[in-house]
Amino acid sequence: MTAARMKLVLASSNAGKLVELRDLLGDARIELHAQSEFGVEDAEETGLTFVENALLKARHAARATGLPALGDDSGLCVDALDGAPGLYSARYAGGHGDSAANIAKLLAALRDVPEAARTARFVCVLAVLRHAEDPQPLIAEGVWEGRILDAPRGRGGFGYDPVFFDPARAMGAAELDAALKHRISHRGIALARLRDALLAAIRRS
Ligand SMILES: O=P(O)(O)OP(=O)(O)OP(=O)(O)OC[C@H]1O[C@@H](n2cnc3c(O)ncnc32)[C@H](O)[C@@H]1O
Ligand SMILES: [Mg+2]
Repeated sequence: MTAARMKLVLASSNAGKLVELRDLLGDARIELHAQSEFGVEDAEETGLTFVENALLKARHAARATGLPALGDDSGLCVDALDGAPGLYSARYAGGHGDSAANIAKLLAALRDVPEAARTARFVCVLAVLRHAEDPQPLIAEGVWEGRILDAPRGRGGFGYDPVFFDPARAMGAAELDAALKHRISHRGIALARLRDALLAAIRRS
């Protein structure tokens, strides 16, 4: 008997997320497809929480494709900035998805903040909708605690990784081996929490 394979659409235009989530899923029963493969444009991120935006993204992609969809809404919350850039991490410097400008703005905002007060966390909410009207989405959150460096470090990862420091490993996020980042990151934790429910949903479908 061959196990059923499930097509899942990633409701994101972020190439870094696609690479990480494909790696993290690593399951022959799930084929993760970028929404761009189906010509799906970005959803409007009008929610006031990560959960709302993850659902908005997944619903938009599920509606456009007729397939189950996974939304990922994530961001970096910095204590000295009262949680900013937070929900608006991708748009922090105005344009969308310009990591260099976002990082420059963040470092400038924290210029006079000493190391001990540079605490921050990455947050990731993942939401799976089996179809656009699914009233019972699978939702999971992951958090990764760290601090903001005073200059970029390392070449791995994406987004804000070059300025995020993991005190538990005494390394920058962009210096970590990809497999290690996946194990400890906000996204890795969220996916681990979602995984069993996702596989159970496949078995039922
Ligand atoms: O909305 P989609 O299309 O999924 O792509 P996006 O890049 O706009 O994604 P978000 O709206 O969720 O914004 C997340 C922001 O947080 C950053 N981010 C999320 N996860 C990250 C990670 O693991 N490492 C570094 N930066 C991350 C990312 O670069 C964005 O600036
Ligand atoms: Mg976005």
